[in-house]
Amino acid sequence: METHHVAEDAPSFCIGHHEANRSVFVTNQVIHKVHESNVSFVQSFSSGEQNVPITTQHFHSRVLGLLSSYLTNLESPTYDAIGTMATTQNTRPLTVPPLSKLDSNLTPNDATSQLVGVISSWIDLCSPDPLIADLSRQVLLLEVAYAAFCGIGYLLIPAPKLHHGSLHSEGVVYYARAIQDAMNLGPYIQFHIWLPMVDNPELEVDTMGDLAPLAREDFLQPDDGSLPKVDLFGSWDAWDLIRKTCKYHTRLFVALTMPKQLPPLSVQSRWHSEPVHLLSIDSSSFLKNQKGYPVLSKAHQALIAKLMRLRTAPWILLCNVGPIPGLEDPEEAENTQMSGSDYPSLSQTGAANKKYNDPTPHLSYIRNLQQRQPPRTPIERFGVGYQDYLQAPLQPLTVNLESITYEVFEKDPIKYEWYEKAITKALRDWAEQKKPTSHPEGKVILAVVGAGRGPLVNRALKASAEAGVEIDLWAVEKNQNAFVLLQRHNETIWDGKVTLVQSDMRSWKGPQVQKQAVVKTEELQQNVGESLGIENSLLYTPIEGDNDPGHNADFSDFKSSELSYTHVDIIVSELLGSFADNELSPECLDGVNDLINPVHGISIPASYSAHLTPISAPKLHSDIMHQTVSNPAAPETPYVVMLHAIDFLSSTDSPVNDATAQTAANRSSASTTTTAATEFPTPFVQTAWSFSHPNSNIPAQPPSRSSIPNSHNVRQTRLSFPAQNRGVCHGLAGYFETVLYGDIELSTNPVTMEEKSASMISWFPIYFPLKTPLNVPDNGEVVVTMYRQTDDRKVWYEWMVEVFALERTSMASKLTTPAMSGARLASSSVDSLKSAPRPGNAANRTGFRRVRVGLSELHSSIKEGCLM
Ligand SMILES: C[S@@+](CC[C@H](N)C(=O)[O-])C[C@H]1O[C@@H](n2cnc3c(N)ncnc32)[C@H](O)[C@@H]1O
Repeated sequence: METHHVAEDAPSFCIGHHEANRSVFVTNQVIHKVHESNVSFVQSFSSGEQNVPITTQHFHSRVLGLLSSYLTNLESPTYDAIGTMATTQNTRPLTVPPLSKLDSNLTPNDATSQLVGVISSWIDLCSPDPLIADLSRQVLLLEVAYAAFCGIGYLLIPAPKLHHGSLHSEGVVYYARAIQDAMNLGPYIQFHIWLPMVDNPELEVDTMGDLAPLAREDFLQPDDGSLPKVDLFGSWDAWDLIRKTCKYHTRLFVALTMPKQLPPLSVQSRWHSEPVHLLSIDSSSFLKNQKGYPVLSKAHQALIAKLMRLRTAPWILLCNVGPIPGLEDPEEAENTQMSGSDYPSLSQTGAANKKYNDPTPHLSYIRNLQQRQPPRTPIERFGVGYQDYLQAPLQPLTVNLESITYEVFEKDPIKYEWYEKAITKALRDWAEQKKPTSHPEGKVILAVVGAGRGPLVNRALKASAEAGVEIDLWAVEKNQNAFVLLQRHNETIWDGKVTLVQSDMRSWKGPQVQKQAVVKTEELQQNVGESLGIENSLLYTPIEGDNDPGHNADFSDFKSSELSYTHVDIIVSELLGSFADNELSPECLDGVNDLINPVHGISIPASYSAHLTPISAPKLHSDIMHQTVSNPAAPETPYVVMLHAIDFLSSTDSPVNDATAQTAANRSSASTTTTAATEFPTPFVQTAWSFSHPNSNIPAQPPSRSSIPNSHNVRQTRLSFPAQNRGVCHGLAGYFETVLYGDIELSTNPVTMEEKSASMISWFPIYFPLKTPLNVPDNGEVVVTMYRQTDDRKVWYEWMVEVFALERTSMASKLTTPAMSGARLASSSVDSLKSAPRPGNAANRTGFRRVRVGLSELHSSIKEGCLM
């Protein structure tokens, strides 16, 4: 495979060539010519006079002849006395003899591994006639076995035939069963099911020599006269059945055909979540620009751009775009060629047309498209290699993080900026509102709790300078290794201005100030009638090694009685996980709650919330299934993962049959692009729960206990998600939002992240898997029940998913599609939260009855719970 020069960090394209009527054998020389032509791989083709294997026209004729003489001597199938046609008489097998020399042109050579073999398209594995289905299965297995013997690495298998008279999709299961057998026969082959994006019966035409029309009438159902319709998710449905039958096999992929008219974005986004490893584009899918050059529409370009950014970008297969120069006619090889970068822009086209005679304009266009791919964004660059890669969440409370982990956080271009803004604003407000402080000299006491290597300490110092408000800065960190760096920074960067405390924040007793001064300040405070809330009873003598109060806090100068504890005015922390509270921010901040100035004290962040939505994530499901073999807890573990090849099952956009979306999605490259043409549907993400700090509702510690019980941090939620289109729920995607201060917020929620904290990279989403995926019907409803649980020693999550179908009753015809009414709500604002659909809403609507069609088990991450 070769790659071509592309803009730095832009995805590179691997392009192949498929010619239905190629008339040469694929040899080493042919492969060489192909590479000279800027093409990365070619395909063998199985039909046509001299085409390259897997099998030849001779084989095809032999099978047809065999079938024909067999059928001539066969009695019409009949029902037996019990009323079945599945009898020995009716299903007497016809055996295809092994391949002979004339049946295949494929010979193993050095070129074989670079070929993509194509299985005969004239077979019909889905035929309702068991004779045809079995004959097709035998042909498939003979071809796969020979391809495997020759060392072919990739096979393309024509799509299952979905329409047989009035029967629709009935035989896909036979097809799936045969693929399973084939995969066992070719253990080193990657199998690609060559599928259209939608099920369009008009495009499923039989050609001369196909086995499908030879199915015996007796096995077909009488035509009911109804016209078959386009089913937007019909092709995906067939794929879902095939890959499920093959147990999400890691060698089973999709080869997707891009039609001239792209389907709605909801269908495109579904395919984007599937393992599309080949993208075939027929010459008929190209438009012509004003100068007659083949080009793709904006919508096609947008879809290609998205697919090319997947962890495994698909290869592009150009179909029927004319021969490769020199391949069919060696003299053509001398013709002038244009490289991808020479491909003309619209304005250059006229001149170029005269100057060049481009023998491969489609290929040149695709190479040009490759050149025009935008470079990867900072997030994409940061996430290279992490897309759809499952990671166990961090446990910074129980495990000391490594320096490299902090270094990764610190690369975030947004998070620290936003914290600095929030601290600056809070300090300015404090000064403007003339709020009294907890410090004897009127400084604002600010503590960074969980300071790590100190980036928020830096920002707090900058914010103080920016706001012109003096602070007394404390930094608390329990990681003894990170603490060494804090000490070093205090000496070399912070000029000893920070008082460092090496302690778990939950056992920290608070900042200390000189008592002498306290008295003065108390007097000062009395003038404005405010209390500092300093308790003299908390006077403290520091124990050596207990903490590091910084070099300008030299206790030897004071008697212990001269220092006294005071409150923190602003407590700054960053203890958030991908699902907000999963790294135990609530429990840690509860531990410092009493240290916060009870009148004016604030916490940055002020609050945070967990958000979720059901998703289809076949790759993640497959990975977890394979991990389960060695780790039974794998399907009950929440994972941190940069979600990419996923599809949101519940979205806030229009239904798939929205004609406007479809028109916009198929604009030619000459038209202006619209959001609808390039963006996938917006997910419907809902809020599970929230936490805020300081928390005035923490129960008092019972005298019999050494710590407060944690039951106030338990949460539960039950959320209903309307699902517009059928699909499979593999699990839940989780996000968070946090209000740092005022209107300064961070978000990983895909609905609000652009507006609140675009380009933030510190957090990937969280994924809660389902052990067994659940099928969701069209206009269905997914209901999620989730808990945050605790036993006072650890915290874990429990989740369960139910799927409902909405069944029409007699009243229903007068009503609109029920699921859509809820789907238009956004999730971020409090207002939308109040009006978000509650479970049962759709069911309660007159005219519809909710029928439960799927139920997951109750999953629990207790074994992987976070220790408090
Ligand atoms: C996610 S890191 C953030 C570090 C740093 N503030 C930053 O933004 O880069 C959380 C830090 O909090 C510390 N931490 C977690 N729980 C703590 C606790 N109970 N007491 C003190 N430090 C804690 C961890 O060791 C870690 O350094």
